[in-house]
This record gives sequence, structure tokens and C-alpha cells, in this order.
Amino acid sequence: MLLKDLLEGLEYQSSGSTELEISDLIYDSRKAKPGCAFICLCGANADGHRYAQQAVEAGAVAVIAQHGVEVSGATVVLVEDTRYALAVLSAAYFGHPAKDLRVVGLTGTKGKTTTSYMIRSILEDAGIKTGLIGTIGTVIGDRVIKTENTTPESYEVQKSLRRMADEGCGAAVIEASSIGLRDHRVSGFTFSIGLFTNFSPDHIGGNEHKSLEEYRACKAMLFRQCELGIVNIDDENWKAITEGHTCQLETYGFHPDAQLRAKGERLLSCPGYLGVHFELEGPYQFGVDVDIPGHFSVYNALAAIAVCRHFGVTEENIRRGLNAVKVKGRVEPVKVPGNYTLLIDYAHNAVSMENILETLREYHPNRLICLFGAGGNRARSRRYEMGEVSGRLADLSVVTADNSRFEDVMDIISDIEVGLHKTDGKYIVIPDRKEAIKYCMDHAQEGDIIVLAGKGHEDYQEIKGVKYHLDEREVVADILKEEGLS
Ligand SMILES: CC(=O)N[C@H]1[C@@H](OP(=O)(O)OP(=O)(O)OC[C@H]2O[C@@H](n3ccc(=O)[nH]c3=O)[C@H](O)[C@@H]2O)O[C@H](CO)[C@@H](O)[C@@H]1O[C@H](C)C(=O)N[C@@H](C)C(=O)N[C@H](CCC(=O)O)C(=O)O
Ligand SMILES: Nc1ncnc2c1ncn2[C@@H]1O[C@H](COP(=O)(O)OP(=O)(O)OP(=O)(O)O)[C@@H](O)[C@H]1O
Repeated sequence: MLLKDLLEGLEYQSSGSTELEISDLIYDSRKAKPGCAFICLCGANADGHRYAQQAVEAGAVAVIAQHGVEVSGATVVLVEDTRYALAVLSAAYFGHPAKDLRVVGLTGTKGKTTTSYMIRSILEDAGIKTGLIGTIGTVIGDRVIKTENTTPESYEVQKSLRRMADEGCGAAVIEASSIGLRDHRVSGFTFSIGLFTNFSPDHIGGNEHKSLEEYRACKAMLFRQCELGIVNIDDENWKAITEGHTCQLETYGFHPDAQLRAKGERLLSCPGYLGVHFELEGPYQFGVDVDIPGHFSVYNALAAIAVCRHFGVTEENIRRGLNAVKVKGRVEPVKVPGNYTLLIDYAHNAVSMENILETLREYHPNRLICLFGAGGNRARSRRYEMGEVSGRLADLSVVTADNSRFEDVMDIISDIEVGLHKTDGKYIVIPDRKEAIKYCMDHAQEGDIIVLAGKGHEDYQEIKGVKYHLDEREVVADILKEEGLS
């Protein structure tokens, strides 16, 4: 494809010919190849502009930059924002795949992954093949392609959308993280539907957002980039999130003003099963059972139904879809012998932890045990808050390691203890996560609910830049095997 065609729709100035055939779009000089265009991104650690000449020496024929760059032997195209340019160029390079599918974007602090799986489950029941891009990876049919980020770089997003369209998907659901929106990873196309789940303080500090306002403003970007916005009006932030929206708006929630409403929530439980039932009001009027526990599952299900309504699904598709949905690492039950319940959950901040613990408390466990740690090189406030929440809500907190990254695990645990000490909650520190899980299982009593919080779907533990394999399902199976219980 010609460079000038890839640049269509962008404002730019070029210092050479744009009548150039472009073989690929590259934003890492180490991957540059003959005939490619190199896009210089300003990152958290490096400035891609510094590597432009290196990319040209490896064969790049054009360099897309947002400030002056020293390059000889290639056309230089100056744009205002290279991340936005990468998105526009990628959409063109992959033939605007968003026009060949209906793309749904989800934003919100919590519930994106779960809701995306619910949408997929309902749509696939209706015969609409649905691709997913999100925290668990990119899902196309039975394949799960692992990705580094919840919302990958725009080039990867467009490439995946192309693949989905070519493989017969009628819909794609993208988790649009606030950082993904900020960094234009989902720019360059219009979403059919944008969904807002909820908003609470998170992702502030470190390499993430500068302030709560910036975090909220990034989420709001989605509603200037979709045809229809669907929002949870029980969350007071919905007005701020939709400020300046350019789309039509629809609402869901328990509030009587919501267009799609839930009522009559009832918890469902029997040995080895926790779920929730509720009734729909508004455009649909029937009851549904969701095979994931708790009040927040009602919100996620309601959001999924509100989206799927626009795909013409039937009552049966909704019932069956929500009945069959399973999300790896989201309140995921792990089979154990004995009369206690063991769950793996991705809750890795205070809001999710509060939600999951309050939710599980409603199922009246003998004891509620929460095993958790906290990530290194992320906001420290998260640790204090998690300690405080677990100390307040769990009968026993088992404090251990999560992804310590480049920090010392004991420093992270000390921060968690600061929060725990604000409560009179009982706790024990076992820094080795496998040992901590074993402790929980060996000391489980009848009727206990044990939640292994934080790792969710992840199958690794990140320590000092190395990802060591750790899948909590396997850890549990190994413990049972060692103890002759499997
Ligand atoms: C802080 C941040 O957002 N970092 C992301 C970013 O990497 P970076 O900014 O560090 O890149 P960099 O190393 O500074 O390099 C800048 C540029 O120079 C280029 N370069 C660099 C070296 C070289 O020799 N040649 C070269 O060309 C790089 O390829 C890059 O284009 O670009 C990478 C590729 O797109 C991302 O994988 C990476 O996400 C990291 C892993 C990350 O942790 N991001 C978090 C903050 C994040 O994005 N989180 C959100 C929200 C998650 C949630 O909701 O829970 C997400 O969507 O994942
Ligand atoms: N609607 C919700 N409101 C509050 N908490 C929720 C909600 N849905 C799920 N949770 C809790 O948050 C955890 C993460 O849920 P999920 O992965 O669906 O959210 P997410 O928005 O994708 O989160 P993240 O950005 O952290 O990946 C769940 O395991 C559950 O404990």
C-alpha cells in the first residue's frame, strides 16, 4: 500500500515522497525490515525517535515522527501525535476491519473482562461468532493469544480485528482500558457500541494516570468514538464519563430511570455452585440465572444484555448464554475434596477485593479466608487499602506474594500490614505463594470459603523481571496429589 494512502485522514507534513510502497508498519526499530514505515513512539522508558536512523538502516523507507528527527535516506512525515498516527495507519493498512464487524468497546474500572465473556457467550449462542481483545488475551474461536496489555497497541488491535473478520466473526469486543484510550490504542475507527461499567479510583501513579480526573477523562474518550453508548446509571460518574459525548445514549441499572432494569436479585447456592438470579424490566421482562456469584454479576449481566439486545438476540440466547458463562480467574471455583469452597479471583485492588469479600460473605461461609499479595512497582496506596479491606472483611487474611516485579516482597507485605493494622482482622504472613495456598487448604474447615485473590487467569509470577510459571489450578492439584487426596 502507498504511504500517501495510509496517511489519508491525517494532517501531516512530509519531507520526501509519499508515493512509496510500504511493506509493514513497525514501531520497534529492532523489528524494522525492508520497505517498512517506522513510527516513532514516545514511551515510558525510551523515545522511539532516537531509534529512527537505526530503523532506516534496517530498511525503513519512511519515518513517522512527532518532533524533529535526524534521519537520512528516508521520507520523514511529521504528525502531531505518532500514537494517533499509528492507529490511523494501522486501520488503513489492515483494510479498516472495524467496517467488516460490529465492534463493542468496554470501559470501566471493574467488570470489563467478565462482561466481555458474557457478551460473547450470549452472541455465540445466537450464532454470532465473537472475538475478544482483553486482559486474558485475544480470543478468536478456540484460540487464546496472550497479550502484554489489556488493550494492546493499535497495530495489534487492527491486526486482530482483521483476523476476526476474515475468520467469520460478526462481532468483536474490546476492553478499552483508560491507558489504551489515552495512548490511542483504539483510535482510528468508530465503535458500534461503547459500554461504561463503573468507575472508582485506580491506575493512578507510577506509569499510569497522573490524577483521578485524567483517569476519568480518558474513559470519557470512548463516548466520542462510538455510535451508541450504554451506561450504568447507578454509578454517579456516568454523567462525567459521558460529558461531551457524540453518540446516542442508553442506560441500565437498578435505578427506576434506567431503560434496562434489574430487580428481584436472589443469591443461588448449592454445594460447589454459587450464582445469582434476577428479573429484567424494560425492553425485556423475564428472569435469568447467572453462574457467577454476587451483586456485581447482576451489573455485568445487565450490561451484557443491554449490548446484545442490539444484535437481535432472543430470550433463550440470553438465558443460555448467562447460564453457561465461565471466566478464567473471575470467581472461578476449583474442585477440592472436603466441604469447603476454593475460588480463584483476579481481585487485585481494594474495590474488587471489597466487592468479592462482601459478595462471598452474603453466602454465609463458616469462615471467609482471603489469600492475597500486591503488585510491585505500582501505587503503594493500593497495598494499604487492600490490607485494610481484607482485615475488615475476612475472618483470616493470608498475606503472600503477588507479582513483586522489582520490589522486595517483604517491603510490599509491610505496606499491606500497615492497612491490616488499622483493623483487628487476624492475619498470617507466608511470603511463598504456594506455601500460603497449602496452608489455606491444610487448615480449611467445613463451610469455609477461601478466595485466592490477585492472580486470576495469570499463569506466572513476575519477580525481578522474570516471569516464573505459577498456575494456581496446578498448585492446588499438586498439593492434593502430594497429600494423596486426588
Ligand atoms: C507504560 C506503558 O504503557 N508502557 C507500554 C509501552 O511501552 P513503553 O512506553 O515502555 O515503551 P518504551 O520502552 O519506552 O519504548 C518507546 C518506543 O521506543 C521503541 N524502541 C525502544 C527501544 C529500541 O531499541 N527501539 C525502539 O524502537 C519501542 O518499541 C517503543 O515504540 O508500549 C508497550 C507496547 O505497546 C506496552 O506493552 C507497554 O505497556 C506496559 C507493559 C504496561 O505495563 N502498561 C500498563 C501501564 C498499561 O498499559 N495498562 C493498561 C491498563 C490495564 C488495566 O486496565 O488493568 C493496559 O491496557 O494494559
Ligand atoms: N461490575 C463489577 N463491579 C465491581 N467488581 C467487579 C465487577 N465485576 C467483577 N468484579 C470484581 O473484579 C474482578 C475483576 O473483574 P474483571 O476482570 O471482569 O474486571 P476488569 O474491568 O476486566 O478488571 P481489570 O482491569 O483489573 O482487568 C473480578 O474477579 C471481581 O472480583
